[in-house]
Amino acid sequence: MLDVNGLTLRYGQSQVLHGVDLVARPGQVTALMGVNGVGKTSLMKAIAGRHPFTEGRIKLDGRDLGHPNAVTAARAGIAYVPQGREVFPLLSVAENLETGFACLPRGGRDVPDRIFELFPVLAKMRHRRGGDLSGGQQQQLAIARALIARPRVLLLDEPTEGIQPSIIKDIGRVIEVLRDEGEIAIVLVEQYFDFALGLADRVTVLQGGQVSFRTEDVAADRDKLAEAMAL
Ligand SMILES: Nc1ncnc2c1ncn2[C@@H]1O[C@H](COP(=O)(O)OP(=O)(O)OP(=O)(O)O)[C@@H](O)[C@H]1O
Repeated sequence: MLDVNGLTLRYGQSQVLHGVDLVARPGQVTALMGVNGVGKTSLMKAIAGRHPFTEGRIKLDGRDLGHPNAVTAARAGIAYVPQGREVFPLLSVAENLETGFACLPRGGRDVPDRIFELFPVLAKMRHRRGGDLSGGQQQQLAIARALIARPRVLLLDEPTEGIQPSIIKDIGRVIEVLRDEGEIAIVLVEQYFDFALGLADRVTVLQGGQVSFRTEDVAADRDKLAEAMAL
């Protein structure tokens, strides 16, 4: 279980997170929602060790991760699929996937067949350059690459952004499969309300860098969520 407690984060003089709590359990999708600029990506970056936080704690299965950097967070089992995907445009699909090995011991460096079962399109495009893929295919590649390290927590930052509906459905199905396997805690940052609520077991809403609403009964609280999201 990922347990984030009282997280505070600044960019220089500007404080953007004010004591944020977030819990994500294996076998569940935790949606992190809120309008633009409320601090969702900043929270993901802090958990993934991509930006330092000033106060608070991040625990994984009861173990305090301290102040992780990108490598120690990845080694602890936290995988991050950033907004914008960060696919290497000049590397092939296979080479992009191989970059996911970086934090693994030498023995475990194979691309499991399972990755291509989840994302058949990547098998077909194995030798294409990352930069030649569509936005949706790049998103699938970024998620696949994150799964290579067999993470315990998968942080997905706006995976539907700028992607065509048929691929959004494919990505939703993969998230469901991963959730139903029960091994990974998925945190989904999402502004696409119906997509997020269709998948979420629990929702945390941020407003101005603070938690403004949270629920574990998404269906019953749909109206309250829409209100909290100012829809
Ligand atoms: N590198 C940075 N330096 C300074 N300020 C930043 C930086 N990154 C983000 N911010 C500011 O921090 C606040 C939170 O940004 P963040 O990207 O975390 O929000 P968000 O909820 O993910 O927004 P969006 O939905 O637009 O991605 C915003 O006011 C943003 O302008």
